[in-house]
Amino acid sequence: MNRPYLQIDNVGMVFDTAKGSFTALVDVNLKVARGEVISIIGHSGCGKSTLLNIVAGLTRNTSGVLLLDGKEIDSPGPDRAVVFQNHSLLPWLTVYDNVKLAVDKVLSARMDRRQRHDWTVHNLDLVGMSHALDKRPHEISGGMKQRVGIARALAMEPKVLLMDEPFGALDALTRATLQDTLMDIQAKLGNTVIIITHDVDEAVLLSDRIVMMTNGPSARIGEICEVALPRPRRRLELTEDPEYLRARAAVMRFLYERQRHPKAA
Ligand SMILES: Nc1ncnc2c1ncn2[C@@H]1O[C@H](COP(=O)(O)OP(=O)(O)OP(=O)(O)O)[C@@H](O)[C@H]1O
Repeated sequence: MNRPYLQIDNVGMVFDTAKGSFTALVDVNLKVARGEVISIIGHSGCGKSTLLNIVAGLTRNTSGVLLLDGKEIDSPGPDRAVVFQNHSLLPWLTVYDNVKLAVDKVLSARMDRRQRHDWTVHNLDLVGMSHALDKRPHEISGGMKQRVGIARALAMEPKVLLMDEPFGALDALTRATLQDTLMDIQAKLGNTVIIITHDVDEAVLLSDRIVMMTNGPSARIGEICEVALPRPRRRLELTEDPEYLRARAAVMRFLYERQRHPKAA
């Protein structure tokens, strides 16, 4: 890899709790190239969200350094947009205004009113939501709300798109459609994406590399699985692809043999 776009160097996280200090993460090292799609997988409570929040600048790591495009990460910024499992749309604003608000905040210096309007609609179009500009969040489905959340994140033109189980609350069919939408957009725009998932198939389908975390406390990166599948990837064609099956088995073995969850033991 040439100079990594995102570099996570010896990152650790110790929380102060009422019962004393709790070490969530130790020695996390990862280099992410521009345009790479990385998923993070691991058992519940291992520290996936903590790591993502550290990259987002929402949680301050207690040791180590993070660099994005050569600049240290020490606070949240529009260069790192986050999409959460449960949409975080403002209920009193329309679909259009939810995205426009972010566009106005981040791009006012660069775009005039007309351009910001066009950019808002363009990003909603990318996720297939330009037909519902005037709807409010309670009037659209869960999958549509996630689409709007993704449009809002993309519209900020982040250097890294951070996704914390973005499809976790959706039914299987909606989830599959959104995975396809994400892959199409990523192919078009070349986004750098870090996505947390509990779903092995989702991880293999979407990722260039799957980062597998050991169980907490003191979680670290256990293994990294490369997924050498050409893109575009079509889910039906992959079900019997040897590389797909190899990557899937590697992740399953890590999760259910080497890192069998303590509660399941
Ligand atoms: N603010 C905090 N204070 C104390 N402990 C915390 C804090 N945030 C997270 N933790 C602890 O750190 C560990 C990792 O939590 P985290 O939410 O990152 O795990 P996760 O892998 O994302 O879990 P899940 O898959 O269930 O969402 C957990 O033991 C959690 O209780």
